[in-house]
This record gives sequence, C-alpha cells and structure tokens, in this order.
Amino acid sequence: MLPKVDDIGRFALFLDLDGTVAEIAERPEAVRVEASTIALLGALRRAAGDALAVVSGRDIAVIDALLSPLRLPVAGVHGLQRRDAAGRLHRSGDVCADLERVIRAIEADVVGDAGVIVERKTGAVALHYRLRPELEARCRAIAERAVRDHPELEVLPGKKVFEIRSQGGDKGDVIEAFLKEEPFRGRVPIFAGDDVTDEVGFGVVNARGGVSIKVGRSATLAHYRAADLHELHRWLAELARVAEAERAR
Ligand SMILES: O=P(O)(O)OC[C@H]1O[C@H](O[C@H]2O[C@H](CO)[C@@H](O)[C@H](O)[C@H]2O)[C@H](O)[C@@H](O)[C@@H]1O
Repeated sequence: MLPKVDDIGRFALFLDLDGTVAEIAERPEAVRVEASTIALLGALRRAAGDALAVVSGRDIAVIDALLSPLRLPVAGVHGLQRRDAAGRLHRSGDVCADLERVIRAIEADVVGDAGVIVERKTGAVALHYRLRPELEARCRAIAERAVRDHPELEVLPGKKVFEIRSQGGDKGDVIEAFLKEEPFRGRVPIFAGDDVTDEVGFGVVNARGGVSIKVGRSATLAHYRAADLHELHRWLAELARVAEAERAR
C-alpha cells in the first residue's frame, strides 16, 4: 500500500537503481533503463523542483550511462561516492591500498565457478552468484576470507551478491548529506528501495517523518510497500501527473 501524496513540491525524492528504477537482470551489465522510465524520472525531477537523486550501489559513471541523457544528483557504491546538485563530487572512506590484490585473489578463487561474476567498482568489488544460487555459501566464505585481514573493508550482502567495500558512508549518510543542501534542504524525504543496503536509508527517512517504501516482500523498516517495481512506477507516474496538472491550472 502506497500513501497519497498530492504536493510533491514539498518532498525530496530518493530512488535506488537496481530493482527500483531498473528491473533486476541476470547479469549486472545486462541492465537497461526503459526510455519510459527515463521520461518518468525527468517528469519527477520537474515536479519535485529538481529535488530528485538516485542512491545506488553502482559506480556513478555507470548510473550516468544507464540514465543518459539525464544527469541527476547521485550517490554511488552504497554511499562511498556522491555528486551533489551543483555537480561537486564527494567521497567517503579510505581506499584500501590492497584492494587490487584482494580482487585478484577473489578472481582466482572463482576461476572454476562458471557463472559467478566479479564486478569491479571504485573502492569495491561485487561477487554475484545469481546464475549459480547453489554457490551462495561458497561466495559468502570467499567474501569473508577476503576482508579477514583488512579491517578497512566490509562485506555487504545483497540480492544474490556479496559486495566487498571500503568502510565509509552508507545510503543513510548520503540522504542526510543531500538534505542539508539545495534543492533538497527543508523538504520531506521519500526513499524507495528494494534491497538490504536500502534499510539504513529507510531508517534516516523514518526518523525525519518521511515516506520510506520497500519494493518487494522481504522484511523491512520501511513504512510502505510496493509489490514490485511496476506498482512503484505507477505511483510515481501519478505523482508527476498531479504535479503537471497543478502547473497547468
Ligand atoms: O543499490 P542498487 O542500485 O540497488 O545497486 C545494488 C547492486 O545492484 C547490482 O546488482 C544487482 O542487480 C543486478 C542486475 O539486475 C543483478 O544481476 C544482481 O544479482 C543484483 O545484486 C549491481 O551489479 C551492484 O553493483 C549494485 O551494488
């Protein structure tokens, strides 16, 4: 059930990417954002007076490519990177000097595991087992071994993935940071996401009396739920439509 929101101009909108803006695909590089979804994001940005940001686990460069020609305020790698509305880049966390060695060790570990995908990111690496779900325990063990001697690294579980990342800001921190700046400042946050790394974002949004929306069925701190991405997109389209109608009056 999603709430009635008539006046999106009071709100700041934060959207997760994979599973929320874009459908989950079998491989990270297979993801595409529908042209209709890009048009929807453009309409929402206008409706929200530019207070729309994407908050994702992906690298900012990948998010920009997926959302092209839009170039939105964005946070990447679950909060390690952020580009504010003025285009300034912010980074958090210390880059692990040993990360390349850690990634090579992971690649060597999975060389015989066809279908397991190692996705390199800035300050992080994701070990995907969506194509080999029976290898979950093995991938978890590989990820945990990779961080054992590196207190500056952490393992973030996600949807059929274990991510190894430099410790640093999370999705809650970047939502807080956006809300201190124009055009987000003074607005009530709405945040929609589908994965466990979105939960810290829901916590921040709930504490500010905002609208937290879980996409999907699993346990969550979010106050509202959309059954799937399509229900969320219909709700977002209605927000944009109402704002457009208001403007035309
Ligand atoms: O925070 P998000 O925008 O949701 O990004 C989280 C991770 O999403 C991607 O992996 C997930 O989506 C893939 C494509 O649909 C899917 O194959 C995989 O199983 C999912 O875990 C992305 O590849 C990661 O880098 C993001 O951190």
